[in-house]
Amino acid sequence: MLQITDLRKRFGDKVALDGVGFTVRPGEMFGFVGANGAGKTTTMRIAMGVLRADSGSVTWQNAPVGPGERRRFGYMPEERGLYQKMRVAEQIEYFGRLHGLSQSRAATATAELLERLSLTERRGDAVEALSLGNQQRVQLAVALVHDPEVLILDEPFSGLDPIAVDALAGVLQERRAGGVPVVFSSHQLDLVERLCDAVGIISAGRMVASGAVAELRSAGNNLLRVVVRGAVPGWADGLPGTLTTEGDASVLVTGHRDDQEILRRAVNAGRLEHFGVERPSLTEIFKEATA
Ligand SMILES: Nc1ncnc2c1ncn2[C@@H]1O[C@H](COP(=O)(O)OP(=O)(O)OP(=O)(O)O)[C@@H](O)[C@H]1O
Repeated sequence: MLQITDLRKRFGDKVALDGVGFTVRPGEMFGFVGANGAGKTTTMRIAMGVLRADSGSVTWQNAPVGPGERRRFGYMPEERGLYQKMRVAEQIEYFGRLHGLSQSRAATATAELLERLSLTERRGDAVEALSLGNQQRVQLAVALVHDPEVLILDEPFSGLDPIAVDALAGVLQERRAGGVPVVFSSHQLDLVERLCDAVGIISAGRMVASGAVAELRSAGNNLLRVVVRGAVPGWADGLPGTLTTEGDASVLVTGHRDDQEILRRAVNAGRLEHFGVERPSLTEIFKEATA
């Protein structure tokens, strides 16, 4: 189990982390979410030894994580770390060798990853000639080439098209199925909800919620969702919640208790298409936890 406990970190007067902790079990995919500047990258850098915490600990299999353990971790840093002029296959092999693989194992692992990530045809191209999405695939291959015991990925999905998202997600799911704990940060909450077993929500350097996605959803306040087509303008004036427009439908999502009044108003406003209580989405839980 990867265990991060009570991390604290200041940069001058700025408190970046104020007691951050979470655990990720083997075979668990953990989504680390939070607003810009909340402390995700700082936490991951500390876990990978790129930064030192002022206090707190990072353990793997109950032992403190040091340089030896980190060599067996796979890491995708926020700043990305590829040599732009180096060719794709050469680069992945190089990082494999850095992590202690023999030349032949590095070559075999590289060929497999190139195939798996649909990069075989680009194997001889310089990284700088690749699109952002393909560079990100190479970055993932670099993080995976030594068959890591733990994966820590800083925004691996940012800027990717849906096909590339699926390709990366598929590879991460395979590693998870092989018993690897996977931690990744993301602002794409729908993706986190879809992929992750557990999430941690960080706000201003503190964990404000964490746990299994299903548990967080069932612990949250249920919301009433009302969809009215062709609704007269202003039909929901004065009602709490959020009102959005989807095509010609007006959608109200509210935690308001007086559902009879809302029902009356919705029926009078237009064609009532949906009226039901739903569990909050991860986005709604996030908004509430970080408000
Ligand atoms: N080297 C540094 N020097 C000074 N302040 C820093 C440094 N690194 C991070 N910080 C500050 O620490 C806080 C946490 O930053 P961090 O990069 O960890 O956030 P984040 O959650 O990863 O944000 P984002 O979603 O924007 O990537 C921010 O206020 C940031 O400005």
